[in-house]
Amino acid sequence: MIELSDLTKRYGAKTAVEGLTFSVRPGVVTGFLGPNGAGKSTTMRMMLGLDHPTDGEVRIDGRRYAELRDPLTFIGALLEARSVHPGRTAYHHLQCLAQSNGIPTRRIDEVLDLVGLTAVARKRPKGFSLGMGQRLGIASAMLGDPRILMFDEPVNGLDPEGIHWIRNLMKRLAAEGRTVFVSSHLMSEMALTAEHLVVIGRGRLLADTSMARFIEENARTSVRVRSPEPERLREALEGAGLAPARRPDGGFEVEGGDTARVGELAAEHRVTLHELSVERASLEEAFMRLTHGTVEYQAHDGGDDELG
Ligand SMILES: Nc1ncnc2c1ncn2[C@@H]1O[C@H](COP(=O)(O)OP(=O)(O)OP(=O)(O)O)[C@@H](O)[C@H]1O
Repeated sequence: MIELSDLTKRYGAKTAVEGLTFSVRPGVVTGFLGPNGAGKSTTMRMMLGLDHPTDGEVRIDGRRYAELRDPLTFIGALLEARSVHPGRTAYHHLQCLAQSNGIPTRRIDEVLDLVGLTAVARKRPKGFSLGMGQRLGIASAMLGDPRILMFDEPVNGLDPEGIHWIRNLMKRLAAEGRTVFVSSHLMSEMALTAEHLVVIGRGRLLADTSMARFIEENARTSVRVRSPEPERLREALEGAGLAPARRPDGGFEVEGGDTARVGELAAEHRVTLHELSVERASLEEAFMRLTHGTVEYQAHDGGDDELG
């Protein structure tokens, strides 16, 4: 468990993180979202003791990072900016980490096997592909077999196979009862990976809720319905106070309706249906709606009246 209380970070006049209070719980993958510059990296760095809070604190399984003996055995992290000594092989890199954290060397072979790098263990990472580099970063994070894992943009630049592998790894780690905290800008990927979400904007907490509830509360879900008798269907729906909108495929989209109500109305009016389904809003849509006012660097599409 990671607990943040009233966490604040100022850089001179700039407040990067302000009064953040939330907990990251074990057993589920928790996604960490926010527009560029929202304060995600700053927050993660403070969680790992790499930056000092101006105010407030972070507790890792009840303790401050500085109080952890052999921190890699409590919390492992894959950060965006990886640093691997250019002269060391993958094995040597892991060996140095293991030695400085009281981790037995047999664990090195285990994590190399886990991430699929056994064959290149004696090679220098500078020749590694992006995906191999990510795997080495994950091996480092897993070395101490920690109960808490943190991943900052883990799938950036990876091919579909690599993305799939990391997604399943994170889910498996959470299913083992570990705490898994992951940031990503890829909404579709996050929707497939995280069960819980923490969203920040301009350094402040905007949401701390389940993925399902976040989408439900921040985006509209509608019903998609199609019939060979569209006009009779339209009348039935409008007669009940619903506002069906025509879709290009000849069907209707009914905002604010639910499938049970639409199905029952069709049955009452003896209208045949060829399709009746829920059109779920996407995480991206929900995220955009929630964070719209907090985006720090916003491009304008030229269609609004800012010059007027
Ligand atoms: N060392 C620093 N000195 C001054 N300002 C900083 C420093 N580090 C971060 N900031 C500012 O703090 C804010 C939060 O930055 P941070 O990198 O944590 O955001 P982020 O959510 O990780 O962004 P992104 O999604 O773009 O990576 C930004 O406005 C940034 O410019």
